[in-house]
Amino acid sequence: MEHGKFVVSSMVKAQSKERLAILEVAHMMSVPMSLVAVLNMKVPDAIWQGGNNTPLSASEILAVVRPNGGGDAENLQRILRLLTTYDIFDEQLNSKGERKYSLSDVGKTLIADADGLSYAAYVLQHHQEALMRAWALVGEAVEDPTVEPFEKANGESAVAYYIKRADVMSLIYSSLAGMSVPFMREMLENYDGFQGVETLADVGGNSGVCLNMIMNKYPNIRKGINYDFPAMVSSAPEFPDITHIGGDALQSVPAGDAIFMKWIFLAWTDEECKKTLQNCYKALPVDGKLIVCEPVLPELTDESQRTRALLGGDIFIMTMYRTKGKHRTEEQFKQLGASTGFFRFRAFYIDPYLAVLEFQK
Ligand SMILES: C[S@@+](CC[C@H](N)C(=O)[O-])C[C@H]1O[C@@H](n2cnc3c(N)ncnc32)[C@H](O)[C@@H]1O
Repeated sequence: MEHGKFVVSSMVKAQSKERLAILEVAHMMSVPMSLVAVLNMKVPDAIWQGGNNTPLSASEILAVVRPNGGGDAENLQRILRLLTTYDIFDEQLNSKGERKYSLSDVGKTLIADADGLSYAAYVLQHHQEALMRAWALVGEAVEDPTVEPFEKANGESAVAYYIKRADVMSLIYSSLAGMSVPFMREMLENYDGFQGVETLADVGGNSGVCLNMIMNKYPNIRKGINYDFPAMVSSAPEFPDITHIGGDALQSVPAGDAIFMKWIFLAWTDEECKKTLQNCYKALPVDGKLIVCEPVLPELTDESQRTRALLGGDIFIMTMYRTKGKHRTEEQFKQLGASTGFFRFRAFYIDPYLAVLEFQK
């Protein structure tokens, strides 16, 4: 009898843990939408105040972001409490029950650095209205992968939608640079594969900001070619020794001693990856090197933050850009390279999100 009771109560405990886990997932949408709300209200900047990061109550934050009054402090506090559980804010609770919030180390990624860059634009870009319409249609990528959920929701592809809107394009530039620049700093500290290169082409280089960083670190690169769709390079900023060239990597890529491609294969099908790899092979000299930076999925599906971040990004790609574009494993990249003549392949895990993959002829 006692034994039976024990079995029943441990089963109930196990089930309540599972019910709690499913409730956390069911309420997950509250997290990114609350983050978007605080970013739109400029709450992180109000707390940061040039580096002070002094803990503030919700009403003190409102006094900064709404200097003419207004806003519901209790509701703001509810949002701050939730985001504290996801380590965006640190909370101090005093003996009178008052709560104050400062930015955690994760929250600090939302504050603009000396170059005006942060992850805030990345978060905001991912939750624009047009993208939110597409999220309701994720399952469509399974039912009918011929048209992207974004296109089903908005009547045109994400890129066609973006390039018509100057405000969206500027958010995209900030979002890409905000994500790319910290990675590039880390990569350039730890990877020396650009030594000896004189002409470097960045295929899918967008604004050219990554190529400019590489060339600042490696003066041996005397000529840089930033290659992207004409609409992307037409408003790109000028950088010393960098020529912007508009084109389509699926048709051809510019020649160089080495080619750099960051964060672009994920939007292509396997066939398109092969086509571009063949174009790179043709554009590179004997022993030429293609240096790729991409999210690389682990083989095993575990519950780590890294795997979750990578698989979350994979579903984003499937929903917004290409149903058959995808995040790939190291082995999948290696096979794609071998199928196009790049028999030498090395992977460097310098950063937890983007790996550096070297394909050599
Ligand atoms: C996610 S962004 C990455 C930009 C940049 N490499 C970085 O890491 O910040 C992908 C870029 O690839 C470009 N792109 C996509 N397909 C392309 C193609 N077929 N030819 C040239 N550029 C392309 C896009 O316009 C975009 O600028």
